[in-house]
Amino acid sequence: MQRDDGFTLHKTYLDRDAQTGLVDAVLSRVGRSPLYTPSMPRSGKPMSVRMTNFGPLGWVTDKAQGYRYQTTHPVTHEPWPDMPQVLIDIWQAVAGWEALPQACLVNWYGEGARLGQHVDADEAARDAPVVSISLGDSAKFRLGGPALKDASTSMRLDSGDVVVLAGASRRFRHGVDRILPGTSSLLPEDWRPGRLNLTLRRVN
Ligand SMILES: O=C(O)CCC(=O)C(=O)O
Ligand SMILES: [Fe+2]
Repeated sequence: MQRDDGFTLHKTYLDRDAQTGLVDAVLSRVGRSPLYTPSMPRSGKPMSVRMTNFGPLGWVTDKAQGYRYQTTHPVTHEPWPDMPQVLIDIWQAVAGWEALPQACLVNWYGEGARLGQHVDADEAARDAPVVSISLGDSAKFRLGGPALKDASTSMRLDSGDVVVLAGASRRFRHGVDRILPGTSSLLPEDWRPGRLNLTLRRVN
């Protein structure tokens, strides 16, 4: 589905084998660069989504310093693992943007986790598309417009789907209302129920 505002949903962009290969690449890196619990700026309220990153830069947040990109993991202080090549291949196939992604945010949604409506706005490269890959349990994704008052539409993101926020939609509000536990058998059993989302971004 491609909309004239630059939003594209590529249904089942990755077949089952490609998804399995990507999960292996992701989980081996998560072993070295563990998920941490981010907290909101100022309030310090913990987020329900757990996170890590791959690539030269990673998006992090905490009470003291708020939203930002940095080169190291906030807990281990190690550099982020390299970005799996398959993610760069996906970017080159769907982003329509010559410069390569610099950050892959890994979001882990366990049962009950959600991500409130927001605009991705921490990148100096504000026109470069955002590419987002879903693995594991399905999610209810909500896409609004640029303003709070704009109507929003809910859509289901399934394992293997790839979303591109380009053009005007790059600055649209969006979030994850909930995951649908038990809708996928892709992830290893100790990762179920759950959803992994990989968000590729150009930062500067
Ligand atoms: O998990 C998703 O599908 C969306 C993630 C997202 O919007 C973000 O990380 O900024
Ligand atoms: Fe986002």
